[in-house]
Amino acid sequence: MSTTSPVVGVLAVQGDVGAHARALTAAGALPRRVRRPEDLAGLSGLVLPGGESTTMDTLLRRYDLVDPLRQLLDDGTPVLGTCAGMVLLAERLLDGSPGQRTLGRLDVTVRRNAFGRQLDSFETDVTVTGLEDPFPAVFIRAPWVEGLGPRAVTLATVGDGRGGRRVVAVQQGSVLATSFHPELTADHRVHGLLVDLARG
Ligand SMILES: NC(=O)CC[C@H](N)C(=O)O
Repeated sequence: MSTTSPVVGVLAVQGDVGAHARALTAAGALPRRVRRPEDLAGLSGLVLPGGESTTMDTLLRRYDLVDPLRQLLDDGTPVLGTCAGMVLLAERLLDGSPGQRTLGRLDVTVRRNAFGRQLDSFETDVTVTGLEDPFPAVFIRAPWVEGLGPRAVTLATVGDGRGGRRVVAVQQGSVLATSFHPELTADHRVHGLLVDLARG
């Protein structure tokens, strides 16, 4: 494992960019804001932040980022998608807006805004595979993973308020995705998982 700081991008078309950049710095990376395809050159990892996945879909197309992002994922560059970023990664989407598209590189079925009105936003401790202690997870109009294909594995689940449990963090090779916002707490261990992957 290298001891130098890997350069990790934060997709900066919309959403929580500054908080992710701070979390990446705290986790030992050098963050770089990504707005144009050329900003992706030489990245060791990338964060797709939360925000509004329909708006992000529109902006990615406007900025010609869809194919370069798919290429980066196909090349095996480590990526962390959070909340709307998880939606963007999904191969299959439920409750998307009409015409909404995704990058389609994570073998999961994601349901947008899945927790429902009464649970629009909440915070709870979740046990995440690979982290020793529970992680304080902030959910904001969050999606959940409704189904996983054989290439994806579950990293964390939470109760859905109706007696069931729902998948809220997954991994597929070097791709990580969380329903929650790990950048909104002072705990940077989820970003640390990405930075570890980015170090190779
Ligand atoms: N906090 C978020 O990223 C919300 C995601 C949003 N509900 C969407 O589907 O895009």
